[in-house]
Amino acid sequence: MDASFLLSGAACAVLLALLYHRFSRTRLPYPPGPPGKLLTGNWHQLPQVQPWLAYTSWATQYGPLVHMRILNQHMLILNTLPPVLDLLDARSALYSDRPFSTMYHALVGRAMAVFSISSLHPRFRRYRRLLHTGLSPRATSGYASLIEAEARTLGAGLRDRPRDVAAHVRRNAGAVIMKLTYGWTVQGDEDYFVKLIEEAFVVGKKANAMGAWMVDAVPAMRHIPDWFPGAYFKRRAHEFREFLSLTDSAPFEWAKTQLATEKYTESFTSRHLRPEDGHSVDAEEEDAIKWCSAALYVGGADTTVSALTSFFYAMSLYPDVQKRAQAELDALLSSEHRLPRVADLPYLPHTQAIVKEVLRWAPVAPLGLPHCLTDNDTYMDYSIPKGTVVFANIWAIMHDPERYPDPFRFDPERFIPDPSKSAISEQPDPRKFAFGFGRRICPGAHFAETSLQLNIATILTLFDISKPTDDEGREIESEVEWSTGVTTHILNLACDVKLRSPEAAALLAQDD
Ligand code: HEM
Repeated sequence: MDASFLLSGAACAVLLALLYHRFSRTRLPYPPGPPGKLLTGNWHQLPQVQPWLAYTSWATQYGPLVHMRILNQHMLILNTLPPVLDLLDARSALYSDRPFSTMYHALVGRAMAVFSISSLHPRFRRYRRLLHTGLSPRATSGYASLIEAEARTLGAGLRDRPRDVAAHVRRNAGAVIMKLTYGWTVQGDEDYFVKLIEEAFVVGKKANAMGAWMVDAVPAMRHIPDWFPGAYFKRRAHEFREFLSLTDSAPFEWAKTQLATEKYTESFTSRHLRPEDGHSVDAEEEDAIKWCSAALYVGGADTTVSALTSFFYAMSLYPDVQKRAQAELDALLSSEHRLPRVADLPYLPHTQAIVKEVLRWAPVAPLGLPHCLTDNDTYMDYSIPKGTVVFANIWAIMHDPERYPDPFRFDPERFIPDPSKSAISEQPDPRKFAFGFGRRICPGAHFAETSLQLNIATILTLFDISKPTDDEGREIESEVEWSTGVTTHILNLACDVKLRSPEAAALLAQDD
């Protein structure tokens, strides 16, 4: 058997699947979408760069539901809020699975990972329980001092190397998550575990890249022996599997060793391995804790980096917004000569509104994560078959001018309650959409919000952020570029960050 034989086998399998779909008696049509090719469907039309923008513009042609077919895989994009709420929230029992990839789940062994586990698997509920307990508002309040200490370190970094904003933000996100998850203190920019996990991120992306592996289109190929010509994917799968299982285990084993020495820092891992109710943790529970711990860095690091980077950019564009938030911070803190604390956050409505507006203006995960149907469904006289991969276009929802007038303007005031207006005219809270939907909704939302608010409050207490200037002090206008991926980032952030005053410098110096 050689590679060309495998390819023809693959093409036959796709064709058979297509014929089955075409001639099976589907009572209702699929939702509208761009016309595709016979064999490959809409493969050639999949937008490669910032797909959320293309999907938003397709909505004007095809409506709020856009259907596509990639080989034999149905895909549905939900471009407006009503179908997202009707399907992903209201029918979440049906819409909370994840797409299955033979390469990633079966061959690389990631079927039990939190992000990819099937919603029908008994472990799914266990994971959700562990994550909710470990990241709940109560648990988050237990991490207040960790978030505050890392915000001060971020401030000191910005003071010492103000040009390296992106590096400081990345360091902060990694350090907070590693401490929260394992009690591990990140050491410098070349931290061993952070590097290992970042590499795992890259490997995971390769292994799970949609359409990259023929075995995903023809699952039977998984049974061909490793030594067969064309079975390169199987050898890669072994390498990926080994590396990813090492990266899951290494920091977890370190945390367990610390726990045994009794000299450990409280963390998500330690709290679950030593539960409050004193029950003994069996091997099955320990394995679930390990998978949940491994998910926190994946879920929490890149997302926080994206939001904080967008915050710096927004502040450089909107100095008035910055001044209003600083006035509020000064009124609360300057008489006490201190930096903000987590306990202050409820008294900082402008900081809270900035976080909401960052999540709306520059959605961190513009298409969220793919959901998948566990059974056939019908909606608005359309058929949505079992196994369809469904994306909510969060970017389109956040930029819908009907809900958010002047959507491209960064305007946190839209979330400051106005007593002169009725509650009906209020703009919806973007936190309801930024963190996903249904049974898969982000379990780290509360922690993320707390850490973002505290970081932003600390930064605005200490610094003024403005557009970068040239040697003669003239502002430089620059176009930002956004990355394409599950999370999106500004790739070329440029801004000036300056200490606001000698008092601000003194606040940081207290810790030096
Ligand atoms: C601004 C910050 C964040 C944003 C915007 C965000 C957004 C999201 C989104 C859109 C999803 C997919 C939900 C769905 O499938 O419908 C998700 C899932 C998830 N997030 Fe977050 N997230 C953030 C921070 C965090 C943090 C700090 C953590 C952990 C400490 C975390 C852990 C997770 C986990 C474990 C999942 C997977 C849930 C599952 O598949 O069942 N996230 N997040």
